[in-house]
Amino acid sequence: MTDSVLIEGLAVEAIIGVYDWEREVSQRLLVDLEMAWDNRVPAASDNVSDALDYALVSERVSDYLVQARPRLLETAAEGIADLLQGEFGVRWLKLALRKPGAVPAAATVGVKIERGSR
Ligand SMILES: Nc1nc2c(c(=O)[nH]1)N=C([C@H](O)[C@@H](O)CO)CN2
Repeated sequence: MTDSVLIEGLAVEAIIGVYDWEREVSQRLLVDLEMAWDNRVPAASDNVSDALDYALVSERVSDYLVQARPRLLETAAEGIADLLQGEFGVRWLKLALRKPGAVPAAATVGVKIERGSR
């Protein structure tokens, strides 16, 4: 099964970072997600309750990032993967988490993970 649901460029303002000053201000994070899902089921029913609802997932991921206040991008990425697998039943996902303001000389920096199996 190779179907997916996508979320690209989800922008979240959250407290994240290892330095003292980063614990005081919100910084922009960008989330890209590819999540395995059998899209034939919602296609047949035309019912969003059979779909992996990208609006609900976007809201949950944003809330998580705001509340978790992690130091590392790696910690945040792992937390998002856990909640997608545990709460939404996503079997496989690929996630990129970017922090575009972190290194001024770089266009962006970030981490990428892949969890689960299709
Ligand atoms: N691999 C990582 N390296 C760094 C991270 C991170 O989350 N993962 N974080 C920082 C600082 O918080 C940085 O963003 C401040 O500019 C440094 N390296």
